[in-house]
Amino acid sequence: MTPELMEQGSERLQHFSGGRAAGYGRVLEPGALDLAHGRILYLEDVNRSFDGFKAINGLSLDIAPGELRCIIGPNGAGKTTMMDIITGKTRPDAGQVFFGSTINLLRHSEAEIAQLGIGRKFQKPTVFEPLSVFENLELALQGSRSVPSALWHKLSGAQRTRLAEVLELIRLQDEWQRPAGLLSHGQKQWLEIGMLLVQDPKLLLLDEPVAGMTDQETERTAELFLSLKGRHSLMVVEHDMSFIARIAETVTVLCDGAVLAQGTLDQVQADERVIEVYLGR
Ligand SMILES: Nc1ncnc2c1ncn2[C@@H]1O[C@H](COP(=O)(O)OP(=O)(O)OP(=O)(O)O)[C@@H](O)[C@H]1O
Repeated sequence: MTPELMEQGSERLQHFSGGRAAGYGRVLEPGALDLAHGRILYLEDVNRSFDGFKAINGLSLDIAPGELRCIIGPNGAGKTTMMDIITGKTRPDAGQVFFGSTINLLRHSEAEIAQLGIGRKFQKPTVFEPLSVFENLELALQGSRSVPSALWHKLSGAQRTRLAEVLELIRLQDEWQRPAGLLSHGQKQWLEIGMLLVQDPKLLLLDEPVAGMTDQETERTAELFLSLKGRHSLMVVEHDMSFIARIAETVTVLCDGAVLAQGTLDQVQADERVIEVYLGR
């Protein structure tokens, strides 16, 4: 990394973390995330082909700690493939993918990447429908796949506090005893986000989180995401432009597997190339 990039990163870190300056000389705990360069996620010149078709084609992108980044782009632009690469589900043919400045994600398995603090929410909610809201959160907290063992496990005071905090954040505190199967579509989506939040991920990847939601649920989701940024970094892929307008700071437009444009929503909406390929005339 060049001195200019380090300086730029330090400024971004201060911006997104409310004034905390980067310290180049400090000692990191083993396994801790190094954010001194102001980047929690860093992709450089990433490529991935499927049967000769370049789904990701020279993709470079970075996200600052605490940032809420919106990703838009036409169908087939490579948004899902990019998330698959970040989370270790798909391996790139070439390029670099770093979490902080020292963790090379390409050396880690999908399970390890989740453990490192990258949580992903797929479009379709996958909550355990017969279990209550609370039990779903409890399961996620234990990180257990075995329902009986997780439910018999006694929660610590700190764990109970975290569950209560998350229930309030996702606005399901009055529904905690309800079977998840009886929740509305929007509430199921929030529960699934809550199941990620109990593990306190550093980076959250959210794929079309408001698809199928009512206007009121969409607004509540915008409030939720705005309240999460700062403590977490978020990467949100969405086609709903009014939702993007509600939450956006920086918007990245992907097309043909690479970044076509990046800037404020106004900037990208005024970009002729973006209008051509995505927003329409
Ligand atoms: N496993 C795969 N095998 C073959 N082609 C694939 C595979 N995964 C993705 N592709 C192709 O790569 C391109 C990018 O797909 P991707 O799903 O990443 O786009 P996207 O931007 O997420 O689109 P959408 O907005 O429709 O979800 C598409 O042309 C898709 O058909």
